[in-house]
Amino acid sequence: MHSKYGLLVLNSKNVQKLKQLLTSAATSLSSRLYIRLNPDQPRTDELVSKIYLNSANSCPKLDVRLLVSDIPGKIENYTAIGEEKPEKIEKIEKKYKKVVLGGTFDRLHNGHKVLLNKAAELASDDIVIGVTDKEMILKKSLFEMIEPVEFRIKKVVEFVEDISDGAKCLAEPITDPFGPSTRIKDLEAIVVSRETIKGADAVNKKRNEQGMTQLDIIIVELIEGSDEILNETKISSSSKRREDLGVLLRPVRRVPRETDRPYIIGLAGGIASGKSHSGKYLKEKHGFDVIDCDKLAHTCYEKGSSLNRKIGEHFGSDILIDGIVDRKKLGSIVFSDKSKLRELSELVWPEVKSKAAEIVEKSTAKVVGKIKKKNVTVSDHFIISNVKFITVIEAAALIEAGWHKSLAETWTVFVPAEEAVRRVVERDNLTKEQAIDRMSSQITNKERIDSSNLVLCSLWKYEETRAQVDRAVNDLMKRI
Ligand SMILES: CC(C)(COP(=O)(O)OP(=O)(O)OC[C@H]1O[C@@H](n2cnc3c(N)ncnc32)[C@H](O)[C@@H]1O)[C@@H](O)C(=O)NCCC(=O)NCCS
Ligand SMILES: Nc1ncnc2c1ncn2[C@@H]1O[C@H](COP(=O)(O)OP(=O)(O)OP(=O)(O)O)[C@@H](O)[C@H]1O
Repeated sequence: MHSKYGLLVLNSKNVQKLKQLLTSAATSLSSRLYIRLNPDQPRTDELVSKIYLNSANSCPKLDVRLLVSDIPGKIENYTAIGEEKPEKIEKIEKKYKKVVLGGTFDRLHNGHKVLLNKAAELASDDIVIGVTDKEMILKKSLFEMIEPVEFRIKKVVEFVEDISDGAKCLAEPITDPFGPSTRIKDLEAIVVSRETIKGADAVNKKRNEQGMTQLDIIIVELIEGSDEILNETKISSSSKRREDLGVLLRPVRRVPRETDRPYIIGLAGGIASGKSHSGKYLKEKHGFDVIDCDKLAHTCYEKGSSLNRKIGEHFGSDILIDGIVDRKKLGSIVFSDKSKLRELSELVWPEVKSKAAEIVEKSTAKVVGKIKKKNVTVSDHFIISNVKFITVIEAAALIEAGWHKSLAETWTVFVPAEEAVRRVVERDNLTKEQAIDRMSSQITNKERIDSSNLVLCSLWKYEETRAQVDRAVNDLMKRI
């Protein structure tokens, strides 16, 4: 049985076996490993870096926390990792009262922890932290997946106060590179890594201009990591976000479903995001039923359909040629006016939705028929010859239309807006301005992602998109 928490006490002897001890922690713990140094083991910067680097490799799933203080009293049940027992330690002499640092701290990782550990080691009273938000995060890769700022602040404060011995952690959102560092006069030092020294210099320059004291600049080394796709050589939040593609990010909804109904997944995505590619792959490789709502919408415009009539009534009869909607003319009206697009959507979505429901009904009836013929029982998740019956509703505007609210789960495919514009220009022969117009008539990637359970990104090679889909399907099969 795994215990949640563990404690590893390091001294000058067992520190040689650090990797082995961390590997053993990985097999016996499920959540968090506290590490505490005994008095005969000095706390050097090299050791702190080594602990976090080795943890990232040997026990990547554990939240490793090197303590500056003694073991947090609030946690009672630890599993001891290794043989060493904690010996009494003297309180560390703190060099400063107030220390500042900044960062985005998305998916708090071991590189961040080195920086936070340093601040906790140096400050006796306040550890002031600026956590980037809004325009500060927009240029980061996969920024749409960055955790909400309130969540990042909560995580950072919880971590710092857990490892420190009494210092307060005061964190706030920042929308420029200075934040509280140029507002609070009696700060004494700033902690940065090798890559953010320039930021600390800029802080000191501004403090100087404002007649404030200069901050000591404390530098920590970067913790290495490797990500060939993003070309990263350090542990980074961008890589963590990339690793989260194809992984369930939010719990799925419990939708009441009869045993002979398929499990339905919504597949959303903006223009040229790679939806159809992923839909096709889900169908061909994984055998899912995929309903392409874009194609369905086209069939709603067939001669004699009720949609032609409704659009004619709403937008005026000169939008019709021989009773059929002139889609080019309609496009020129709705793509330059968001409220007109919304009005059109209100007419089209119910039609598409009922056609999609009809298809689900028909294919369900077909599968049930097959099952009955073979005299096989219908199992909980509608498994036919070991294939789970899953239907994907692929629709660009799935979330705008609110359909995701009635589905068990929604997946979103996205590419950064600039790449989508580039693809539309290339594929649809539109000008850049027209492509931007089409894009801005839809909700943003961020809005879509915030309403989804799982995210796919088609920015890199096709194999990479497919690997994300495979990961998503593997987990789905275990989950349902
Ligand atoms: C503008 C800032 C705050 C933006 O932070 P950034 O987006 O880079 O944050 P991120 O979450 O990626 O990293 C936070 C900090 O951890 C460091 N870090 C990130 N990865 C690693 C790693 N693998 N190893 C060691 N340190 C790491 C970063 O260098 C940074 O110092 C920052 O880069 C900066 O310039 N800092 C110096 C000035 C400052 O602190 N300003 C705000 C004061 S309130
Ligand atoms: N790695 C990739 N994965 C998926 N599509 C990619 C990738 N790289 C480039 N593309 C291209 O992106 C374009 C859009 O893909 P696709 O047609 O699947 O998107 P879509 O979201 O269905 O678009 P729309 O809704 O606008 O029809 C295609 O031209 C496709 O070739």
